[in-house]
Amino acid sequence: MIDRLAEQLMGGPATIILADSEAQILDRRAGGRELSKALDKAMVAPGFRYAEEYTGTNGIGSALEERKPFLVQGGEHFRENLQEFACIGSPLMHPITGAVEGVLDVTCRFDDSNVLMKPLVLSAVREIESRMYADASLRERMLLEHFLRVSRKTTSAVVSLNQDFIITNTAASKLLDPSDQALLWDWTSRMLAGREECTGEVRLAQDIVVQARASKVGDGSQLAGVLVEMRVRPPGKTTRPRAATPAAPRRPGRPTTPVGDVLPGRSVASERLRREIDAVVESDLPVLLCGEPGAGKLFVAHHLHKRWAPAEPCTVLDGRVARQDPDAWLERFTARSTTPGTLVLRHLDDLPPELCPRVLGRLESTETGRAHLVATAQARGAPGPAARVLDHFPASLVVPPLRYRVEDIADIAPVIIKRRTPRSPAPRLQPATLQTLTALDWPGNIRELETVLTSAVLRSMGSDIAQAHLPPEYRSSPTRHRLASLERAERDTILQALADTGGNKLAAAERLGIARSTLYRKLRALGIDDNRFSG
Ligand SMILES: Nc1ncnc2c1ncn2[C@@H]1O[C@H](COP(=O)(O)OP(=O)(O)OP(=O)(O)O)[C@@H](O)[C@H]1O
Repeated sequence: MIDRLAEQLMGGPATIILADSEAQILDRRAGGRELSKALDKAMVAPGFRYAEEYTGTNGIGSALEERKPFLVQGGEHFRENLQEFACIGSPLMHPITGAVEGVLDVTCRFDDSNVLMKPLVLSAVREIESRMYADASLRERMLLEHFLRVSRKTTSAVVSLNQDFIITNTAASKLLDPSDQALLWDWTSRMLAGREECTGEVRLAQDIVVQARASKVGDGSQLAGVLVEMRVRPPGKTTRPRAATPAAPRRPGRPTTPVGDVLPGRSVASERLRREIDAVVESDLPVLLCGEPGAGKLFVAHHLHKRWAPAEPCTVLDGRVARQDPDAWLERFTARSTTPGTLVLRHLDDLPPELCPRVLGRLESTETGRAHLVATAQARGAPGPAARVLDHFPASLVVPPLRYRVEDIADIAPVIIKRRTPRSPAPRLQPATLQTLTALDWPGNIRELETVLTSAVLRSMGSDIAQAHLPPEYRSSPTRHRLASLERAERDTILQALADTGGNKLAAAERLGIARSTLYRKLRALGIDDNRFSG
């Protein structure tokens, strides 16, 4: 299309300019030699940015800002060196999502401008947008059609989304923050596994709780995405008890409560953990925190300390280093357990076996007991000397792995980023970056996330963190290299049902509430080798 327009203008007094959604010029075509030289001199050339905030009124930046065609002639340009030109820019809108994808602009010398410039640009933009619609994938069109059908009939907030794009009606756009696309996608992925529809409550980034009904959109053989209808929960109405602790900071980069005073995380798993922590704080019992390496056990231990005795000292003794000098370790343990404050026995499952009976003896002694006691371990573990020590901790909490609560990344990442940039305004994660991070498995849990974000903060040099700032191995688009998370959740649910029924497909289909033929179709679609299973 651009080629054709350039051909029409070839040899004439006008040039055609294509810019991206950030007002950066990508291409400039046609126009005579003299005009090209003048434009080069004025730096109206590929690579230069014409955002209104930097360049003032101009055809490209102002069209983007206003989201409509914008004509700027001669002295109307803010920058003096542009005043010899006339230009008209029109935004190129994605015909499905409504997002501005770029700007098409026609520029000429002010003396050469004429009334035909506007219709020329508008008809070219119309044609480009209709090509964009034709090129939009079947998935996108299915989502759009479904979205239009539903939003015509309801006053609710309606959003149609998949991992790559999102369409909202006005009511939904008022509720949603950019980070909510990843959150909603993840929520629907979990809730819709093995089902066509679900309802539930979702806490959005702006700390608004909505009652949501989600359904899959697709044509049976391929999933296009999901459609979610939302209504703000009326005040005072709740279907799930809220955590007694204050709400976690919801908006990336804009915590509403001081960092560290609350346990960040909007997932159901984190909400459950906060409730369990409330009970432990209340009971005052020695507590064992279990979980995978890097899941955040020590972080939770510090949180417990802040809840119990913030004015007293918190001491961490690591069972892994006890081997170096067992007597000194035991001495510190005895001294700290008999004074007020919190004593955290980290990696207690790694305590040297020979030290276990002595530690147990001290734990059982009546002299200890002044300090609040917390231990961390991967699990209660196999019988052995360390297991007996762990048994001394009657309360236990499991800190869930990050892969079971990836939506928490929207809350945890700002805490980590702020820690890395204490003296400057903390950069935010761009929505696409958040989406990429929430699609990963995180075998190293929050510690791994911390390493990735630390390197991204350095690369971004103060600007918001884009996908390109992530280490290369974390940048890959989830849709290209991995099963979409909805499909992954569906796959896990099906495999679990097959495992529970000893591989019997008929029984698994019954358990999932779907027809056996549907199960066969899903097994094929999800790439599960159905010969492994009987029935
Ligand atoms: N909820 C959280 N918000 C922000 N940072 C966190 C959170 N949880 C953990 N971290 C950070 O992640 C890193 C790993 O957490 P932590 O040391 O608590 O893990 P752990 O489960 O005790 O690990 P390990 O058992 O391997 O020692 C730490 O730097 C910690 O500060």
